[in-house]
Amino acid sequence: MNELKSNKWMQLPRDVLVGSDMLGKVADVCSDLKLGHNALIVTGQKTRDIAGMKVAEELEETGRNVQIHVSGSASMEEVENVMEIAREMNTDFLLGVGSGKSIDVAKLAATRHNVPFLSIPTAASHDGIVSSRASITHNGETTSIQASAPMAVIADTEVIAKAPFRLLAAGCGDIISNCTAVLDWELAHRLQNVTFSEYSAALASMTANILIESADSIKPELESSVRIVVKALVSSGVAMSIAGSSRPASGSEHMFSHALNRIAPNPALHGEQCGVGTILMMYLHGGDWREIRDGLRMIGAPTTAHEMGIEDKYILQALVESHKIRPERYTILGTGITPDAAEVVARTTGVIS
Ligand SMILES: NC(=O)C1=CN([C@@H]2O[C@H](COP(=O)(O)OP(=O)(O)OC[C@H]3O[C@@H](n4cnc5c(N)ncnc54)[C@H](OP(=O)(O)O)[C@@H]3O)[C@@H](O)[C@H]2O)C=CC1
Ligand SMILES: O=C(CO)COP(=O)(O)O
Ligand SMILES: [Zn+2]
Repeated sequence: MNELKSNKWMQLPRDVLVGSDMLGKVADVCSDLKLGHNALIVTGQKTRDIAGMKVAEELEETGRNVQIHVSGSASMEEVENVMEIAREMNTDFLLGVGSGKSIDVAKLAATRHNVPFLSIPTAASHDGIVSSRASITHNGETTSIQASAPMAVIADTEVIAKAPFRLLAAGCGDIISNCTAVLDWELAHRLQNVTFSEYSAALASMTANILIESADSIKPELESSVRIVVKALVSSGVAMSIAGSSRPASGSEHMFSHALNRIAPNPALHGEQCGVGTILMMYLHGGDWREIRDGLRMIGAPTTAHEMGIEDKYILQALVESHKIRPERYTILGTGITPDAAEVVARTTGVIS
């Protein structure tokens, strides 16, 4: 399916597998989806050994021709490299096995090469593992590009539970950010009559609220915790598919995170920054920002600049510049907040001290 069509069509994964030893089910999924002979795996340097090789072995056992490409970054050059390999081997489908970077590269290359794509995350660090968006860097700018949704998502909870807990906690931050994303979307609908989906917004909010209520169940190395987070990420991905945009899961808090990525010399993880952004933006919305902070704290996700390893001055600069990130997406930031106001929100919420 090409990009134009996927913008207008609601795309959802057909098979979603969440549980122990799911890497062993890859071949069954391929046969269920009637996928062809040639498979191209995009994986990362660490995740190649954690899951990439195992997936390749599973596919080779079915007699398939498999190639592995180890990708170092989510750049347009990498997408083009992967498309080149896909053309040369006449690949029938792609698999993104690993973290956000590998999944995004495989997702966009598959969309452009017009073949199916399977998402096999080794960490539950954000909802890109399920969604039809790909974040790709080109000429120093990272943009979120519409792509095809994965045909299947295979989340092996045993593998994900062994990933650094920081990644799972970041995934929780990305889910909790639906709280302010939906408030921003409602505001834009009221003020600018932007297209709004009640179903998508309700699903996104409910997903975030359930996660906040389950915050005390999210613990390191527990497959039960991984299941809760992966299911919530799937729900967020479905909400975005219903909306046909990232609106239900990306508002002012994501603009803050995108601004930090541009400004801070050493940004934190996407979900960590979005979680802290949610505290700040909930304050601006006049909502219960303490509930957001306490939920993140209970999970073990960062709630301050210090915990993210980011200097206070970058938080303030990002707050003042966030509204420029995506000017067409109206949020509580409106035409921007002043440096004084940024200082008040960041200090009052304890994000900076
Ligand atoms: N498509 C979308 O909608 C979205 C996309 N993104 C994008 O995703 C990327 C961020 O993804 P994120 O996953 O947070 O971070 P990264 O892709 O940067 O991955 C973080 C690190 O974790 C490692 N890792 C992954 N799984 C394991 C594991 N099981 N054990 C040990 N290490 C592991 C990775 O290894 P390795 O080196 O092998 O990859 C990598 O070094 C960014 O490029 C961002 O722009 C973010 C949000 C939404
Ligand atoms: O990260 C996302 C949703 O959680 C995707 O949103 P963006 O459209 O801001 O990249
Ligand atoms: Zn996100």
